[in-house]
Amino acid sequence: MRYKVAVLPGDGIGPEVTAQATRVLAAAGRRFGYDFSFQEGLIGGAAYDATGHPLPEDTLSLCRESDAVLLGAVGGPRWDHLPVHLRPEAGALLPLRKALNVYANLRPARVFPALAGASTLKPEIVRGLDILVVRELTGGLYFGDKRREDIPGGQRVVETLVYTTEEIRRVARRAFELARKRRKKLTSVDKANVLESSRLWREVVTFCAGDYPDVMVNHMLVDNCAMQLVRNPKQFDVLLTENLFGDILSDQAAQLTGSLGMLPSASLGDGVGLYEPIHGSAPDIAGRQIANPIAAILSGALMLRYSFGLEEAAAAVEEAVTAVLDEGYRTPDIMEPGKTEVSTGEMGRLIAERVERNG
Ligand SMILES: NC(=O)C1=CN([C@@H]2O[C@H](COP(=O)(O)OP(=O)(O)OC[C@H]3O[C@@H](n4cnc5c(N)ncnc54)[C@H](O)[C@@H]3O)[C@@H](O)[C@H]2O)C=CC1
Ligand SMILES: CC(C)CC(=O)C(=O)O
Ligand SMILES: [Mg+2]
Repeated sequence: MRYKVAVLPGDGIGPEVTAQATRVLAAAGRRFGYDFSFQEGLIGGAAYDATGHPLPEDTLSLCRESDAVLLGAVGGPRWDHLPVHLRPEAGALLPLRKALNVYANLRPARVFPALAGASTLKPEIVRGLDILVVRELTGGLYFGDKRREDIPGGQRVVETLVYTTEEIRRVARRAFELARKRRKKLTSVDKANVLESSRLWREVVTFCAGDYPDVMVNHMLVDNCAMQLVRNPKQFDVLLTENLFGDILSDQAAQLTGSLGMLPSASLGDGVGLYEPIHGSAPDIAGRQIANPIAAILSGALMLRYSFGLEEAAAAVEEAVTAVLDEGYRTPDIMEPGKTEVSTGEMGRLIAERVERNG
C-alpha cells in the first residue's frame, strides 16, 4: 500500500525534527510493508523568503492532494516585522489549518516511564500520567476579525472571538468519542463565569454529554485548570477546550512529560489530517542538532493511527521511543545524570533502527 505524505519542514528546528520523523516513518514502512512517499512543500518564513508568501498555492495543492500532512514549525524573529497576513503564523499556519478544516487538535501528554524524573514536578505527581488535550483548532480568538486604530493618547485594538453551536458540537463529539475509548472521563475547560462564548461552550458540551452517558463529564474554569494541571494532573483523562485555552494548557501539559519536545499532535477534520509537534520553531536552539525530535516522531505515529489506520505500525513507533528512552538516550532538553546525550539525528536514527529491528 502506498501513502502520499506532504512534508512541510518550515522554520527553525522544523526541518531538523521533520527529517527524523520521516526517517522513522520510512523505517515503519520497511518493517510493515508500506510505501510512504514524501513530498516537501514550502511554508512559513522559508516560503516567504523563497516566494514572497508564507503559504504558496503549490503548498496548499500539495496538502490537498496528499493522504496526510506532516508539519515542522513556522516563525521566528526574522519574520516578526512583516504585516500580519505575511507572517508565518497568521499568514500560513492558521490559514492551512482552516483550509484543511482540521477542527479537532489532539495533543496527548503521556509520561514515558523512563522520564518520570525528567519533569520539573516531583516524579510521584507525573509518573503514569496520560492526558489527552482536545483543542478546538479552527475557531475562536485566533480567527476573529481584528483591527487597530489610533485614538487620542494612543491606540485601540479590537479582537473578536466567534464560536457557533456547530463548531463546538463537532469538536465536543470528537472528544467524547475519544474519551469513550480511554478512561471515560471528560473535563471541559472554559471561562463561563466571564465569557459568553464559554457559556455557549458549556451549554453545547452539556447537551452533547446526553449522547454519551458512559462518559463522566465535569466543567472547570481555565484558571483553576491551569493550577490543577500542576497540583494533581492525574485527575484528568480528556481535557476539551477552545483554541486559545488549549494552546496554553497543552504547552503546560507538555512540561509535565519532561519537555515541550515530547508532545505530538494530530489535527483532524473530515478530510486530510495534519500532524505536527506542538512546539514552535525554537529559534534559540535551531541549527545545532540539539532539538528533541520525539514530538515530531510521535506525530508520525499519530498519522499512522488516525489517517492510515495502521495501529500496529503506530504502536511500533511508540514502543521504539519507549525502548530508546529506557536504554538511557536523551536529547539535552530531557538529559539527566547518568544518561547518554545524543543529537537530534542520533535520536532519530536510534528510534528508526528500533522500529525496524523489532520486526
Ligand atoms: N506550530 C508552530 O509552528 C508554532 C510556532 N511558534 C513560533 O515559534 C517561534 C518561537 O516561539 P517560542 O515561544 O519560543 O516557542 P517554542 O515552542 O519554539 O520554544 C519554547 C521553548 O521550548 C524549547 N523547545 C521547543 N521545542 C523543542 C524541542 N523539540 N526540543 C527541545 N527544546 C524545545 C525552545 O528551545 C524554547 O526554549 C515563534 O516565532 C512562534 O510564533 C510557536 C508555537 C507553535
Ligand atoms: C501560531 C500559534 C497558534 C501556534 C501555536 O502555538 C500552536 O498551535 O500551538
Ligand atoms: Mg502553542
